[in-house]
Amino acid sequence: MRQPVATISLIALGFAVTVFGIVPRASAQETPVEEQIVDAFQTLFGKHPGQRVNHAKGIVAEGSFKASPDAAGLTRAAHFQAGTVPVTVRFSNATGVPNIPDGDPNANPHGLAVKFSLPDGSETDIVINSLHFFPVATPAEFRDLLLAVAASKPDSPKPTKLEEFVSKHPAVAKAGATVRTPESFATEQYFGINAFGFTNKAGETSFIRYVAEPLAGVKYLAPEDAAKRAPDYLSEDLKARLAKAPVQFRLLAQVAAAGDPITDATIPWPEDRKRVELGVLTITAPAADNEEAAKSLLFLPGNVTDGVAPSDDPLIAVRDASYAVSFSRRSE
Ligand code: HEM
Repeated sequence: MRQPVATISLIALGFAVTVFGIVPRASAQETPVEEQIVDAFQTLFGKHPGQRVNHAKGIVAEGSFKASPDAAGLTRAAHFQAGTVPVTVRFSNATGVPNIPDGDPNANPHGLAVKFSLPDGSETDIVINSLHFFPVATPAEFRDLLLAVAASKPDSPKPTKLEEFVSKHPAVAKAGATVRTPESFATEQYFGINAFGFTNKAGETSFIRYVAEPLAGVKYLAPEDAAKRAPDYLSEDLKARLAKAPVQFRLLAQVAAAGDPITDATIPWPEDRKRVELGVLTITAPAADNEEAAKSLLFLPGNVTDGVAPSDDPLIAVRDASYAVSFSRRSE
């Protein structure tokens, strides 16, 4: 059965419907949009000291990335040249609720953040999730969506602020319909959503979006099965898998064709666009101390290296800024 639009849109962003409440403060327009967004997350999910304001629950693991021979044709970035580099990854549930049950529909979309350690001692990140595309195109719209959710309670007069927002932004419901509860973090597909420019040694630039495909295959749970799973089944499953064998993903670059929208994250590129294999991510062991590792890690989509550059998609810079605000608040 189809879910009502409002529910789909909540799931799209992983909003826990039980924690709505506080009306945004009147001076919200005066603060930078990245802070307004972080405030809105905390309004929705409550304040949880030491935790991320979104994707609070997760599991950190270690591994490596082996570049494929085709990657260097697209980009001169160090981690995409022949060879293997160490990585630290973090799988996560959506929402700022640190103990959200993994089978809760609001735990979708799930996240995969990857930090590559480069030969020169620097690091570069990829931060991707299971939504196939984003519900809104601009940071201001994202703020407004969060505020619309915050202002819409079960007993709010109809149409609610959220219903009004969704009726004017059709990508919200469409994006929400792309996520399902995975059988495992290792059987989920993760999408970069925002476009990045890749420049190769010849100076040729193409725009790409990352996709991570699980070697174990894409497998989801029926909603009734998801509801019956143990609250931490995803991290328990990952640890059990890693005790037996590595967990692997193929990292791909979907390459834009001329005319494909680069700056609008609500518009997926056609399925038949060329996909170049960048390499294989091999995850071997959970972090020795998950809490400590998660606390010190800051993954930033704009933390790129030579050969990769953020596109003009306006979400990227505000993502960077809001992740930094969240990091600073969780480090207090
Ligand atoms: C304007 C759009 C967005 C905003 C404002 C936003 C905001 C945030 C914030 C504040 C955090 C917490 C960061 C921290 O404390 O370290 C976060 C985490 C995360 N976000 Fe976003 N986000 C946006 C879009 C996206 C998109 C498009 C994706 C995926 C393609 C994504 C994937 C993730 C993931 C995977 C994490 C967890 C990272 C980790 O494990 O440390 N976000 N987001």
